[in-house]
Amino acid sequence: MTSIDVKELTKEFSGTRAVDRLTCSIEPGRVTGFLGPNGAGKSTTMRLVLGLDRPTSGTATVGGHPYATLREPLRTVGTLLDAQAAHGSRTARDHLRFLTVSNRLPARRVDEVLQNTGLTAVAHRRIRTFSLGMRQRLGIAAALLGDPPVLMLDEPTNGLDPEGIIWIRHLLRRLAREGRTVLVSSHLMNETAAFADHLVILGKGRLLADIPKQDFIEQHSHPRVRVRTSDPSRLRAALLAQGHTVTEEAGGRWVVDGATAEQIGAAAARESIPVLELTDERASLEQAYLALTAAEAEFAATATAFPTAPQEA
Ligand SMILES: Nc1ncnc2c1ncn2[C@@H]1O[C@H](COP(=O)(O)OP(=O)(O)OP(=O)(O)O)[C@@H](O)[C@H]1O
Repeated sequence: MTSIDVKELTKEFSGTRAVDRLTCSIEPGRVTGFLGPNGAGKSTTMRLVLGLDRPTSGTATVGGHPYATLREPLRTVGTLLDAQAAHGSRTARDHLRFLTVSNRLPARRVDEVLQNTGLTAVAHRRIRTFSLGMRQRLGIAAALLGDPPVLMLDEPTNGLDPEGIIWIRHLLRRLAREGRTVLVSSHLMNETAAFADHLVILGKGRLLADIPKQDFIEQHSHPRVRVRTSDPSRLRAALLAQGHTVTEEAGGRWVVDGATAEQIGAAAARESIPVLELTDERASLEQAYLALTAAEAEFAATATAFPTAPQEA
């Protein structure tokens, strides 16, 4: 099995420490969401793993070897770093053919990956006519060409339409189920929560969390219950008497902080108070992520990029 191992990895660019003594392992068989606000060091870390930049100190290996020493890198690591990188005057098929020839991969892979990424019908079109979403798909097709055990994708949902986003979620999950190591960077928590099993979170180049997604949700989100009743004054009195903190919302709804639907349902039943609606809610994963990265965000403006509306984690 092929993991990505980063040890005490540091990269400085004239005064900026983009990656700061980062140590983590990206394991096979799961999708790891690589998260952090803009400028946190995600792309730099990926570039260091791929040997595109030299670390100031520390090491990065794939399956125990530095990327630069891999004999057939495309058969080991598939990457999507910059979807604009493909040559615009080539057709999609020619671009992929060129990659198979230069990397000594079987020619049949071209049609397989075109099929896999939904590009068969546009394979003869020049890349310059492609939308950003189609370029992303082509970048993913190229990453899959060598059928590699490791995939590293930088913001792969960039430019994809809702159908494309759902497609990529399924693809990532399938690749992980096949036992591959899948590392996907994003600065969008909602999106990452939809496909990741595990999270590695960076802030200012440093590791803030390396944790299963479910544990992160449980540790960082706060339970609360939304309840609606036809007898609000009695419900409020009953909940206050039991020490709950309640807040009234529009539409006759009440929010009870730090409680579960089971507790509130039981409390209402004991007092024979009719309940019309009862929902468990958790503060969103996104809010937990914001709290974690807020102090570390390089740009204050980043906060505006993360809407804080409640969502399903
Ligand atoms: N070639 C470079 N020269 C100088 N500084 C750089 C270079 N590449 C990255 N940096 C700096 O390193 C820091 C980390 O950047 P990086 O692109 O790795 O972050 P990121 O987490 O990928 O951000 P984003 O989500 O915006 O892509 C930033 O402060 C960035 O300005």
